[in-house]
Amino acid sequence: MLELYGTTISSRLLLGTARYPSPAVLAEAIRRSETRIVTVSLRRETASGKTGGVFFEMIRDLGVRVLPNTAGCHSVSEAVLTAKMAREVFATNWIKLEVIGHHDTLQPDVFSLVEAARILTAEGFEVFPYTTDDLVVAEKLLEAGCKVLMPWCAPIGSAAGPLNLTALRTLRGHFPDVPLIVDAGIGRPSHAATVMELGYDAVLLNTAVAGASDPAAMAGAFARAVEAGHEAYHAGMLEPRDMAVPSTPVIGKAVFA
Ligand SMILES: CC(=O)[C@@H](O)[C@H](O)COP(=O)(O)O
Repeated sequence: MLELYGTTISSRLLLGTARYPSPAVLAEAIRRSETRIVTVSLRRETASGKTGGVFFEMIRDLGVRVLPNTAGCHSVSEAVLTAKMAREVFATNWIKLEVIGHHDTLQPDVFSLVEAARILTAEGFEVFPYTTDDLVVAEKLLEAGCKVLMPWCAPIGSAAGPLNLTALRTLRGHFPDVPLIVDAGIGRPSHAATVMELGYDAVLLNTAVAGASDPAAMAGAFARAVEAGHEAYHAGMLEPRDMAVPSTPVIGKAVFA
């Protein structure tokens, strides 16, 4: 079981809720993913006006936990204000903290991220920081009070999959007891399985499901991939080797009568 800020969660797949063709498709994708946590952007959803209330009701009816996010925020003050509004709207101290620093890559501004994380944890928030795969930044976020880290594996929406397995492995190695969730850039179930095979605790994804031809079916595929990667990690995988090793041991010589 996954434990996040003292809460036990039965699924290791977290799902974004943006860019689905319709609310009905989103609802079916959530069901098929078996996720227990969806992330919701307060700014984007309420910006759509009339549909905001209906959208939030639907999420509530599905019985999943909401992890509000600060998507679209570009400064510490914007992110902190958005987090406080989200706490009011969703009645949760959980916040997925995003402070975007770069227009083209949507790369987090890690300096502002650490500052915002420090402010929010001091105010009682339980912060899930969307960060890069940088080890030193990860250390600063932990010092700031974060108890979960969410490194990207590639830019948001790129579907590029894990671009730097070494960096992800390094984070896992340095923080064996911190829940690590890969957030952003996953494009295929095999990408999700790959990061889970590194020992990651969970993945959060949006575009790969929302943008699929059949989002609900893709959500189901991701659910199985995440579980497969997790089980494989704990089952003890073989290290690749250069030389062949016969898979069928041969004893003596065959005797032909
Ligand atoms: C939905 C969310 O909160 C993001 O962090 C992000 O959009 C996820 O990235 P992908 O869309 O690349 O999966």
